[in-house]
Amino acid sequence: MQLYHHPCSLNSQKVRLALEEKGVDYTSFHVNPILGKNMDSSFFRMNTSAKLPVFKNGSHIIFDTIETILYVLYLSFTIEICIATTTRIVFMVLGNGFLKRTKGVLYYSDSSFFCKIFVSKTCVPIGHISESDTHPESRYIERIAVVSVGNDSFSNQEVIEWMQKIQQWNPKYFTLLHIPDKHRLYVSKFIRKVVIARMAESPDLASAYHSKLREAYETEEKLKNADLVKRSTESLVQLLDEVERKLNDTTYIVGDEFTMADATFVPVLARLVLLGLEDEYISCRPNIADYWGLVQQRPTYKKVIGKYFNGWRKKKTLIKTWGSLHIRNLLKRY
Ligand SMILES: N[C@@H](CCC(=O)N[C@@H](CS)C(=O)NCC(=O)O)C(=O)O
Repeated sequence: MQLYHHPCSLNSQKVRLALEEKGVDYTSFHVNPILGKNMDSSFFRMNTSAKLPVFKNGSHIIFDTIETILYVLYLSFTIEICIATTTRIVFMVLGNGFLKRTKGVLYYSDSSFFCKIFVSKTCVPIGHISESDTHPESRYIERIAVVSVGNDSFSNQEVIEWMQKIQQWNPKYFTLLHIPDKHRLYVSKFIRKVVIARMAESPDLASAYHSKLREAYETEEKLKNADLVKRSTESLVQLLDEVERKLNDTTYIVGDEFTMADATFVPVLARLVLLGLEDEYISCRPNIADYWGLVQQRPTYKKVIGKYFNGWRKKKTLIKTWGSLHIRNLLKRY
């Protein structure tokens, strides 16, 4: 499985948090949208919206953030395995883990356990494995049955409703509005040049590249529309207030366990901090402020976001991207 993403992309952070929380193994490919790497024809041909993230499992490609997270939930579930040894039958109920198929052989793994499960069929839908899927030649696996689908089971409607509610807030205009005009216009101009250069290289993709050019001009126009910008801020405030009220009764958004609703929400808070808006939006909401302190302790947060944006690392990440952008611009390497 491959994930095309970037640490700066808020939607990428959501999907990566989900993958890391669920311990799903994947190959990571960085595609830096600030350098216009999402316009490279190799990526653009697969995804003409050029948006991140893109999740690929064989021929199955998912472009939508929520759909990807639901798919991640589908991949992680609890299985019950009965292993027969020569002396005794060991009965195990394994926690959230991950099933991976390689050439018809199914592997189960989580951080503490790894085993090979032989299956007879070439394609057993993950989540629907039954005893009959055990390979007759398997000497070790006596019985395999799916016990449940994840801890915060993907049928948990409340989690899904929160994910959708959080996803409704589009960070694009809000973020651009908080970047100084000079920097924003510099990046925007650079991206337009990248699109034109890629269009010349791949004329068969010209109409899709044209759409991206149009989108870039429209974005600049929309940023002049005070009403749109105001609405984006209002919907953020509404979302934060709603989460603040919810956290009166629970540690995390849905109950006392970290769920995919949290994986969707944490990057929103990280974005506010990155933009230097912590006091205005987080610190003034006591429940969210505590929650923010708590989620930053999670190893998955540190891996996906903290590693790039905590303290001095934020400067390092931004200088690296900004430096590459300047060099490419100076050398006219679009
Ligand atoms: N359809 C995607 C949209 C994701 C999205 O807007 N991604 C942003 C980054 S967070 C992006 O890639 N922007 C680059 C561009 O529009 O060219 C979803 O809802 O999951």
